[in-house]
Amino acid sequence: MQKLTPMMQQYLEIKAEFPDALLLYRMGDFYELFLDDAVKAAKILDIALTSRDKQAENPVPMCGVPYHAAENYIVKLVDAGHKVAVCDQVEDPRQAKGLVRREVTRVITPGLVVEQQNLAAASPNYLAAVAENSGRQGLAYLDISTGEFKVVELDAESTVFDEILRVAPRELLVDEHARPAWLDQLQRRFEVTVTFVDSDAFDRRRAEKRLIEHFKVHSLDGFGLQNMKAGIQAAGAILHYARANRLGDCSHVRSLLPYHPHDYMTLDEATVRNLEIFRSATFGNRKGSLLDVIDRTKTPMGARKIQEWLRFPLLDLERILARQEAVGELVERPAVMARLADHLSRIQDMERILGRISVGSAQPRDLAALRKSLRSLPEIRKALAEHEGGMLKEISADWDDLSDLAERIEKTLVEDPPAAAAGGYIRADAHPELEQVTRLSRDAKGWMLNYEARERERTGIGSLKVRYNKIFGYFIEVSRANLSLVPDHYVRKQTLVNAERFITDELKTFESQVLEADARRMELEEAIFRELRNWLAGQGHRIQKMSRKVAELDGLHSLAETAALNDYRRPIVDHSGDLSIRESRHPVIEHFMEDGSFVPNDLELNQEAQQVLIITGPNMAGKSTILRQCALIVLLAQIGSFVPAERARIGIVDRIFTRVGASDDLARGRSTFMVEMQETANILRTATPRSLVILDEIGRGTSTFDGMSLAWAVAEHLHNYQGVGVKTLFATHYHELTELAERLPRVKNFNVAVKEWEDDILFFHKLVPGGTNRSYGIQVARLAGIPGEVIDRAREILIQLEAGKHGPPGGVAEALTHRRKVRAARPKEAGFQLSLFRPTAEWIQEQILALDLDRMTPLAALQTLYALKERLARSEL
Ligand SMILES: Nc1ncnc2c1ncn2[C@@H]1O[C@H](COP(=O)(O)OP(=O)(O)OP(=O)(O)O)[C@@H](O)[C@H]1O
Repeated sequence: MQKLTPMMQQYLEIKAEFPDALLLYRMGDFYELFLDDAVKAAKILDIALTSRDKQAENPVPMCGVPYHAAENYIVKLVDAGHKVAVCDQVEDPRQAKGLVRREVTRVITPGLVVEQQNLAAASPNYLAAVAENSGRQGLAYLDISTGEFKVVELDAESTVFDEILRVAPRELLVDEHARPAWLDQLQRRFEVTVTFVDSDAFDRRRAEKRLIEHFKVHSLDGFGLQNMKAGIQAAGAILHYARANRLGDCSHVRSLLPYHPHDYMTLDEATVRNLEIFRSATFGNRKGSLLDVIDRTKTPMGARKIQEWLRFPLLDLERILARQEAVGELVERPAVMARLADHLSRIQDMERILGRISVGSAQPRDLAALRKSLRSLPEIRKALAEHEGGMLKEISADWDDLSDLAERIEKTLVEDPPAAAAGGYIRADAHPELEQVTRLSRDAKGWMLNYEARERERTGIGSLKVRYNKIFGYFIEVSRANLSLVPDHYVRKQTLVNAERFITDELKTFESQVLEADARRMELEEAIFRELRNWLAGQGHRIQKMSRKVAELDGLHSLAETAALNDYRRPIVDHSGDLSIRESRHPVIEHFMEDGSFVPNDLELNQEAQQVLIITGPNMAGKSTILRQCALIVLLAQIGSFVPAERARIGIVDRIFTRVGASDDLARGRSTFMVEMQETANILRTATPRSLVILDEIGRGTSTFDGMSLAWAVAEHLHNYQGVGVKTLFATHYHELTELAERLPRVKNFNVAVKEWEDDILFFHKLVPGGTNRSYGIQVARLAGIPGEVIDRAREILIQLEAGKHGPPGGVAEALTHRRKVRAARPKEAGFQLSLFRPTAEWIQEQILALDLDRMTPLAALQTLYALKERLARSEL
């Protein structure tokens, strides 16, 4: 320690307090990092790693970033999963005796960011914590950027795991002495920073006390937190962590909202993924997802609200109807909708600006954005005045224009403020002294021009310039050619290649006046700004209330706009166990198709007669589409949205389960079939009679007979489930499953219609009653571009297999004989398989007349007509 400079000693002392953070240490205009921190940061930030005291035996690695651009670098470090502690100079270096005092002023962790650059505007940024108490699992989560703070208690580890996946926090706090068994699995599922926290932070009594103090209440009962011991522990740990990381008093965190898992539809991770609610498998991002279709919000608050609604679909009929009603009112008033759209789109992220105001990091531009947003509030109030009832009325009740806030910002801040470091963001007339010093600064320019003109005239040097830079302050620059004309009282300061720089006494006197005025101006501006920010923080509850109203309104508006643009209808939602949809479309796929070319379908499910639908049909017919479309419509209905259907009646569903497609999960050590079976097991264990189960081709990950037997048993189980059964849509290529309809009363067969023609198949995408017994896999493979010889060979093998199955049992020899017989029977010129007979012209005309062109996509209709016409021409030959 002896050899260390006082500065390094100070650094190490501060660093010791934050061993797990990268410490940014302010020195002059830079934040410096030293030692290991420097090595790590230089790599992440791609900046030069240098060293301090290069001559020393062990030079100290260091790197630095300019303080005015620090936020951008902090974003990168936090995004790389690091905690960053910012250590500032807390006294004026000019007044410091000896070493400047420094302190950590804020710590930024992935779950505790409030700066805009770190946050995805449309998503929440949660810091979560889990705790356990007498078998109960508590999960609390806080979005410090908005002040949203929630808590839930669950009774099993597996459900807390699912709830964490639903909430998708950016950072999770875990008691360092109570590491949950599922932690590794969780980290493999999604990107979350896990932070181990001292057990003391989770101590129940201290956690309760901390919450009581923070909310300034006598007890937590008023929040409805009675008996939520584990939940209180988790919430208390979050507050502890926020405080330990110097997040100020967080006055915008005003309440802790408990909820019950049974208040919302359960959506497990597989279902969220399979239904492509937030991201599509095709694009790997939001494009092509349900969210992308229905999120027409204009503000970041609204965008987060829609996401929340999708993550937590409702089970409460009244709340669903309230949202529906508001959506309906807006749909009926397009003019109001247009006005709202206009005013909403001028509103910026008030909620997060308030977050930054409350933790003291809001900048002048934040307040200017707030002012701009506030100007829309009276306009929105006027647009809403036309609404009589429901949620819109609720939103407009006790509406606050916040005009006193707008006015005060207006009077204080210039219209378009520059970045804070530059100064000049406070209106000069906001304060008498400021006006005075600003005039002095402003006059400096005039003085300089004046002085320049005077000196040019006096010296006869026409190109003489008066300039300013940070190192020398004000100086006179004279080009080399004119040096002979420079008067004696000019003092030489610097020699350049083509010029020399001088100062004069007059210039220096002027400079010190200007600098003083500038320093005073900055000081005054900062003080006035801080006062405004603190005053706004004191009005935080009002800003927060209005932000939340705007978020709800924007969410409802978005649903209404989606409904109006895409021709959605209001579904009847009730407590019946029925699901009846007419002329329904897939909300996402219809967007990727030409207008009107998506074929609508009807679907009926109920508890009494038609509970398990076995849906067969060729590949590519549209089975998966119907399944997902049905689930998405239920989901939309339960967030209060209108739905893509002519008519719909939807009995509230408590969970949607899906088992769709085949994907393996090698990273997590699970094969395709294992994933399939685990997801199926989850359904069979946790479905209730009020659930909706979507099964797309289960059993296909293993051998045919094993798969078929499993599929059969699963369908039977769901039909007989708890004596009443579960509503299930089951798409399969195991045609044998259609026999179930003969054995079980509430199983019905449906298929997606196609027409076969010659060797081709035409898709109608229409769901019709009855089963099928063919998959047309080989034809679809040909459409997909499998080479002709492989297709021919596949056909031969198919015949061989069919012969083996239906003809004489046994070996290859018999099968080959059978194939030869089939080949011999085939007319030479005809197509294969489907063309064993030669159709007459009458037969073809009959086919054309039988076509229901209205119900076909234009492409399918054209293809069919074209094929028939060809055929007709040939048969007439
Ligand atoms: N109702 C419809 N209207 C128009 N096109 C549709 C319709 N349904 C499906 N399609 C089109 O058909 C394609 C295939 O649909 P889907 O994947 O649902 O078929 P599938 O029967 O499940 O096939 P497979 O058995 O091969 O999985 C879709 O990508 C879509 O382009």
